[in-house]
Amino acid sequence: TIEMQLQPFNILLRNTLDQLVERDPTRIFAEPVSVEEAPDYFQVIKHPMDFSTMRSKVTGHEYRTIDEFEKDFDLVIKNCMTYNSKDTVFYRAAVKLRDMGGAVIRNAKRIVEKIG
Ligand SMILES: CC(=O)c1c[nH]c2ccccc12
Repeated sequence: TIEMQLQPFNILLRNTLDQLVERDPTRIFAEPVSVEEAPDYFQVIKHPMDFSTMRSKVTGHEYRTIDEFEKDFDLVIKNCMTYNSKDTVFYRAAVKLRDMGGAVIRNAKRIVEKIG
């Protein structure tokens, strides 16, 4: 059934997400930014995204392609580099995660192409 084919893909996405989460040891990107932490956050950031939301979307089969998954990862990074100024720990963590996470996603794409 189509469900069977989707299952291995979802396991790959979950594993890829686990690798991205490992590269955020201070868990800056683990949960949604709350309005208590940053009262103006939702005036600045129109499409919030975080790793817990991505995990729910994987579980809910909301990613049909790895590009859709990568788009949310890019959103996590872009939001952080938009809201936080360059000289902050948060901004620098986003730059680091972008560079390290990029390799994780490129590898996942190679595997998806292989399974195909
Ligand atoms: C990822 C990110 O931008 C943040 C993660 N935690 C925060 C707390 C206040 C403002 C921003 C953030």
